[in-house]
Amino acid sequence: MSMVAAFYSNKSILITGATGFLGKVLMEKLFRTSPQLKVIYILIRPKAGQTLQERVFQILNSKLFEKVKEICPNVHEKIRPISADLNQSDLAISKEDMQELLSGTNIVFHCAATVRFDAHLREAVQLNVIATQKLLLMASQMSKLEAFIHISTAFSNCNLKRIDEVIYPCPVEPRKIIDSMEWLDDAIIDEITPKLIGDRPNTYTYTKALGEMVIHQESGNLNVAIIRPSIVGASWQEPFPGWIDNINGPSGLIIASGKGFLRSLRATPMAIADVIPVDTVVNLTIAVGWYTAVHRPKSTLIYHSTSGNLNPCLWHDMGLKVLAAFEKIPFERAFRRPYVDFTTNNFTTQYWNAVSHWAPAIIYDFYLRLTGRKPRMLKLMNRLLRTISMLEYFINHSWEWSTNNTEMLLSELSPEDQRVSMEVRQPSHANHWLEYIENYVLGIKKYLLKEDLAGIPKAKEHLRRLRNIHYLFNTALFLIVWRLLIARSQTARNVWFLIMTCPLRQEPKSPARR
Ligand SMILES: CCCCCCCCCCCCCCCCCCCCCCCCCC(=O)SCCNC(=O)CCNC(=O)[C@H](O)C(C)(C)COP(=O)(O)OP(=O)(O)OC[C@H]1O[C@@H](n2cnc3c(N)ncnc32)[C@H](O)[C@@H]1OP(=O)(O)O
Ligand SMILES: NC(=O)C1=CN([C@@H]2O[C@H](COP(=O)(O)OP(=O)(O)OC[C@H]3O[C@@H](n4cnc5c(N)ncnc54)[C@H](OP(=O)(O)O)[C@@H]3O)[C@@H](O)[C@H]2O)C=CC1
Repeated sequence: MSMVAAFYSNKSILITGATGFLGKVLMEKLFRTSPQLKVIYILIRPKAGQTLQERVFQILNSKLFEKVKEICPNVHEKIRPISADLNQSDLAISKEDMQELLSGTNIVFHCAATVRFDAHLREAVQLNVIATQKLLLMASQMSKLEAFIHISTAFSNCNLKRIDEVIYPCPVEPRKIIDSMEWLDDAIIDEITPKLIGDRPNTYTYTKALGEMVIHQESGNLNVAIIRPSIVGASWQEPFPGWIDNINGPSGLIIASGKGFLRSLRATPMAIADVIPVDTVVNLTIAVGWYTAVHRPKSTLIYHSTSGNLNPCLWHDMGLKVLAAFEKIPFERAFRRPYVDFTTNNFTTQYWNAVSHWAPAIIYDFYLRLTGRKPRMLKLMNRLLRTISMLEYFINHSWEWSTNNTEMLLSELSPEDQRVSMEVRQPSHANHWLEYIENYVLGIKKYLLKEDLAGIPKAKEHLRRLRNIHYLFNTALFLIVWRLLIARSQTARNVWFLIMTCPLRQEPKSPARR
């Protein structure tokens, strides 16, 4: 067992956000590599009519946990779900549970957050700032606590171009924002939100920055570290390549382009696509937990988990790789053939939206109406365009993140731990991006769209049919326009005559004529 894995044996760990994308992969890796850990407490709320137990059962029965169940057959006994709601001011944890958490917890991983870009400021502050503050307070009463690891985002300071592993001051103190949320009504909050977030694109990045500030100001004597991942994508290697289970970040747009809905995207082709595999982030998080508890750094260390600094992949290259992957792994029942153009200004964006998004949607809805069905494509297209407008900021800017602390940590690891951490950094090397993207697309097909791989030949056949329809449509359109032109314009008639007589002029060369 590696040094880091051994550290977690017999530990009691508290994870918030364990039902989320990152939290689940973190929990899986901890159980798989440190099966002797004592217990993982997870703060979890009942949701969508499911009890806590049902939610845990669903996680353990997912494909993600297959390996864990072999290595640690009693894994279900080692998960202790604690009913909690981070939206409530007291976190809604019962007295008994609180007592258990305070007396038993050794390490806290705080992953829970609202990651929605359109969250109302009050909601985002509640989850990303106030809940963090409450958890810190709770942590300060934990008698056996060794480390508190907070997951932030590399975009918390996306208003800067170069971002170091430091906490940047916020113009308005988090405490003032928290206080004002108590007495301001929603209408006033809506009004002041743009002023507060300033040159950040949304409430998410703003409140994640406030959350970091709260950690900085209120962690007292706690042993705290902050991890800032960039755009978290499907797994690179662990527990298997291509694991993904939500549509955040690039995944939703990959689906939309693979299904042929997304045909153009306002993006800066030469901007860096700073995607980082979820298992890379998790390996760093686990190593940071170990380092923070064992080495007890004097100040709060911040670790960037980014890929662009090692070997950047540009959005242009990432886009081409995604398209290449669709050739091998097409999605079923595509609306149109996958093809996406990057546009770079407002005019071309609006033009291609009209031609490639709205027009086909209107025509298809018309067809649905004609065949007695309910139109739905325009609605879907409008939602997609709204989503794109929220993500656009991140595909039109580049950032430079320093990674000194992350590099320092890697050098502190044993050779065995280093090998694990280095291996998962490989997609950052140019020739591995294609392999990563192919597995990502495959993962989306299998785990998100739940499509059967046996259906790939049929999907390819469907795309061939769409290509033929596309050629047929274009030819028909050309002939109609041309016919109309010929009827009205002498120049068009002359050009037509020239084209038609061209082969005749070459006739003397033909054997038949000689
Ligand atoms: C030159 C030629 C080259 C050739 C090129 C060829 C190119 C060819 C290939 C092209 C592909 C290449 C990839 C490029 C990717 C770039 C991505 C950059 C991402 C950057 C992320 C930055 C991460 C920052 C990191 C962090 O730190 S944070 C973690 C990330 N956080 C998020 O990513 C939350 C976002 N989301 C929301 O904020 C909410 O989703 C909300 C959007 C408000 C909607 O909200 P709403 O509409 O109310 O409701 P929903 O229920 O959410 O969704 C309602 C409906 O929208 C849909 N939908 C939700 N989402 C997404 C989504 N993503 N993408 C798509 N659809 C989505 C959902 O399918 C549902 O459709 P339906 O099922 O109803 O039909
Ligand atoms: N995904 C990404 O690209 C990136 C993510 N991050 C950060 O990583 C962390 C994890 O993100 P990710 O896993 O992608 O996000 P998810 O949206 O997948 O997960 C969010 C988690 O928070 C929990 N949560 C939300 N609201 C509450 C609440 N009121 N009470 C209790 N739990 C709640 C969710 O629980 P429930 O299932 O009940 O909703 C879920 O477990 C976040 O801090 C995010 O900021 C940073 C950079 C990029």
